[in-house]
Amino acid sequence: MSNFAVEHVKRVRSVVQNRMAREPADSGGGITQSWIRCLNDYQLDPDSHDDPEVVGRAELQQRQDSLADLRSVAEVEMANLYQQLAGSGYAIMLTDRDGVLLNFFGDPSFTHAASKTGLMQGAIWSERVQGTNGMGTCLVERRPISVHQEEHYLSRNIGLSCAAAPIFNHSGELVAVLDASGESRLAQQHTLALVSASVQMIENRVFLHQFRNEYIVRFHSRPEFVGTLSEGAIAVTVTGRVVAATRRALLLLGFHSPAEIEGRDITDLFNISFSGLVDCSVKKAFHPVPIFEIRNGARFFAVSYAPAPVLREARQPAQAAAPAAGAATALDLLQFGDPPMLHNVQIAKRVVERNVAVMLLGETGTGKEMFAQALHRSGSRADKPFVAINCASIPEALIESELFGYTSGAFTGARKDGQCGKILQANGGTLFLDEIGDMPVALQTRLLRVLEEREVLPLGGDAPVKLDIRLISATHCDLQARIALKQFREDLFYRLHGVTITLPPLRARTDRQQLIRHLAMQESDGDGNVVIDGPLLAALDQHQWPGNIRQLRHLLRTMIALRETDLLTIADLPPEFGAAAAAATVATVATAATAPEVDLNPLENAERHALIQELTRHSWNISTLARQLKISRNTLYRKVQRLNIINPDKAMLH
Ligand SMILES: Nc1ncnc2c1ncn2[C@@H]1O[C@H](COP(=O)(O)OP(=O)(O)OP(=O)(O)O)[C@@H](O)[C@H]1O
Repeated sequence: MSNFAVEHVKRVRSVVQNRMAREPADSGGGITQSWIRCLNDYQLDPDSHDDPEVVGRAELQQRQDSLADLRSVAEVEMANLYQQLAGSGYAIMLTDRDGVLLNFFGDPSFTHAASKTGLMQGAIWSERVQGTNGMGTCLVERRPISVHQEEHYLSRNIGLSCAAAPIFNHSGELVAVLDASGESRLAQQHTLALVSASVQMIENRVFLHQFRNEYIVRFHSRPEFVGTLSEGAIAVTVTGRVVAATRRALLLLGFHSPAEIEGRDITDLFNISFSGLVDCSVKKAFHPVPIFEIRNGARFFAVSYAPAPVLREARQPAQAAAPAAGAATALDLLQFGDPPMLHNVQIAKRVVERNVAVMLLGETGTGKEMFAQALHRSGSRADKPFVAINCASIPEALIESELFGYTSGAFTGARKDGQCGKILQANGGTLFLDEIGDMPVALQTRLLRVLEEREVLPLGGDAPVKLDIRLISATHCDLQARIALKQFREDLFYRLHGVTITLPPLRARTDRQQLIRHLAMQESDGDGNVVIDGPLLAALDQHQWPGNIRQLRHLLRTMIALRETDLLTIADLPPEFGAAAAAATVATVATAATAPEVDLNPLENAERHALIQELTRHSWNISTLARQLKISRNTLYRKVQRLNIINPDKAMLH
């Protein structure tokens, strides 16, 4: 036995024998109790050199199969975690509830040493077999725990540092453990936080997958946190009865066990009917709506997502409109596991070959045009034209000729040989009408006629041309509100809304980190050498992204172009990013007309509200508004600062 091992064994025995004597240098408590269990209950020899216990191949397979759903979600997160810890010699592992190691994701520098210790698939890492260790002790303690080097019970494990966190299912049962182990001598707090965040992500995603056939209500006390790791999620039947809730949901609502919430009606929890919440969510394009919790009156912001019927049908063997193999790729590349995006892609795949008008909704930069292009490229029209027209950017007087074209001499100034309109340019292919909400009403009437008759008559022409187009339109404005104001034709609205797909804002996407890596890869021309380190990834992940994916892409492009080495870190962020991040958070709150971040009295709040409205009306031009209000620019600036008003555009990094 080496001196190290002799010392270790002595220490274990002495600590256990004098229970209350010196505590070992453990970081989170629980280590002494674990040593006591190992020596007294399991009667383990701290210097045991028995071979690690490993289950047979058939048993491993059966254990893996029984956690198939969880493992498929966990594998993505394990890969993420591994990348976050890359280079620090860690392996990422998943065990089942008995401590059997199901998945192993190893750093090459560590894999060999790891297998000698027994860190390999099939090995049993319960406390009873391996003594005090991250995975086994976590299973007993049912909480995140780190076990650092000499805190291990068996002397053969004292080279290891482990950080492990338990994974619970929605019924509160501990079903697995996620662990990062390595031979690092560094403290484990940071690793433990990363492992715990990954577990939270796994639990949330398993929940969303498991209850994909129910409505999901996602909520938080702050609107910008809906869709993030810290949100609560409740699965609800179509009649508004709670089927299950995440751990975070229980915590946010002050329940202690799933049984306290399951079976309740949503109206027992919040001051809104379920159908009311569903309607509001759709109307507000899935922006969180303010609601109050019944028991304590706490305010939350919530969104309700409808179940994904397509996913249900996708499991049927013969699919009517299965997209071609290559077709799936363009759409599939738009998402990396975010449930609403996955749902969107599934819907899109279903209509690829069907001539159904598609309406894309979503904030600016969420990828509406990209989605339209992917849809086009995925079908049999892929080699035909994709013609995009932005109805907001063409002068009103030109839209008609742009869209419908004209014949020679149709009007003064017309080109001699006439012009083929965009609609006809798209013939055989796809026409993408962006910002359709900005189309003048007269033209809407003409467009409607074209869509109904499926033929176009260019200006000045006498023979209509037969039309065969796939129509995709997009808008970020509330078309229902425009209909109410008679600014949008209701019949056209229904023509365009064959299928409506709502693209989530980037801040609500749960696959942000994968998307960030994907964009970084694209922006470095597929050069896999560019790596984003953990802290930078976390900073980008937590940013509010008012400009959505467009803003993210531009930021990465800049950072990659200016990089000094291939490892991108926080230091590569442009200086304005920090300020912008803070501003964006406040701006989101401000523009949502929710409470400002500073303490204001009701009068000041009213002044703030009025000022935001005026500033928006004047496109945030301080000089113009100051003139209008007959006060100096300085006075206006001071007001803006005192009332904590932030121009949302200033938070964007275009
Ligand atoms: N899923 C995605 N994967 C990779 N890049 C994306 C994705 N979605 C959008 N982008 C990128 O984000 C940027 C903005 O996308 P796009 O123009 O499609 O957004 P949009 O919603 O149509 O914006 P707007 O409403 O302002 O017209 C583009 O650079 C696009 O490449």
